[in-house]
Amino acid sequence: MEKGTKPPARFSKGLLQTEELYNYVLETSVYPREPEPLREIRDVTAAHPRAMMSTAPDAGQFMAMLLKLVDAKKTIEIGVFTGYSLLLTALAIPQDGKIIAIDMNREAYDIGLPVIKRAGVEHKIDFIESEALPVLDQLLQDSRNDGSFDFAFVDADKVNYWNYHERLMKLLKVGGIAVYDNTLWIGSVAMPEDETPEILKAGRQATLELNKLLAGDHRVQLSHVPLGDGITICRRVY
Ligand SMILES: C[S@@+](CC[C@H](N)C(=O)[O-])C[C@H]1O[C@@H](n2cnc3c(N)ncnc32)[C@H](O)[C@@H]1O
Ligand SMILES: O=c1cc(-c2ccc(O)cc2)oc2c(O)c(O)ccc12
Repeated sequence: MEKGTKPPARFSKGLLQTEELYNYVLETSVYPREPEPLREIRDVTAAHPRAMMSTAPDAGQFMAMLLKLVDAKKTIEIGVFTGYSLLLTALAIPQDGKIIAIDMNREAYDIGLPVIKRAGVEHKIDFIESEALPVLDQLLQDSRNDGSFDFAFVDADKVNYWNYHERLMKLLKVGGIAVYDNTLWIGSVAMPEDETPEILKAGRQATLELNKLLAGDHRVQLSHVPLGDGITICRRVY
């Protein structure tokens, strides 16, 4: 591929061998079990010019499983957009569960909010319109937040993932889970630098560095899962 050209259509949300195989997984195992409000939020997001930023439904289904497995009650999300991952989290946690949801731009959240309200889970969400780092630093000012979160989902600016990770390692309880999205960055992590489309280069570099740092971080048990655009699950072990 020529340098700087548009990625071909095969760089879709899924990283499976073919688009057909990915669609097979979606049609067979994901869409039939997707809660109605999540389908609705996908529908209202579809017209957005950046709709491709939504969490992939197959990755979302896996996250809902993780949330249930750790019995998550207190969670944090960095990068909300229209709220697909936020809504799946809100649906998975109990009635008295809480999500601190951070996004520097509220505009997209307002598109998904009516669906979240109709689903009856808005009371679980504390949406904060802000850059994420200062919010995490503010949470860390209050020692009651140390080791208090069960689950974190990070799906925002790739260059700050390691900064988020350092803070989340203090906020998560031992046994708590952080999930990082886009850790294969549309397959670009395995492309030679000079064949990588210009548009992917900055994210590719940040993701390569993050993946190396996470692999060497013995505070966590790790699993790098090729679902959606790649998700890395980190369980705090001490
Ligand atoms: C990939 S989208 C999130 C998708 C979302 N998880 C979903 O399922 O629809 C990334 C979001 O991160 C937000 N964002 C980017 N940089 C940020 C930052 N430094 N602090 C907070 N939010 C940020 C953007 O405004 C955008 O809405
Ligand atoms: O195409 C994208 C872009 C992003 C993105 C870019 C810059 C930021 O500061 C935040 C997010 O995120 C994406 C994403 O999470 C995804 O699953 C698919 C595509 C993109």
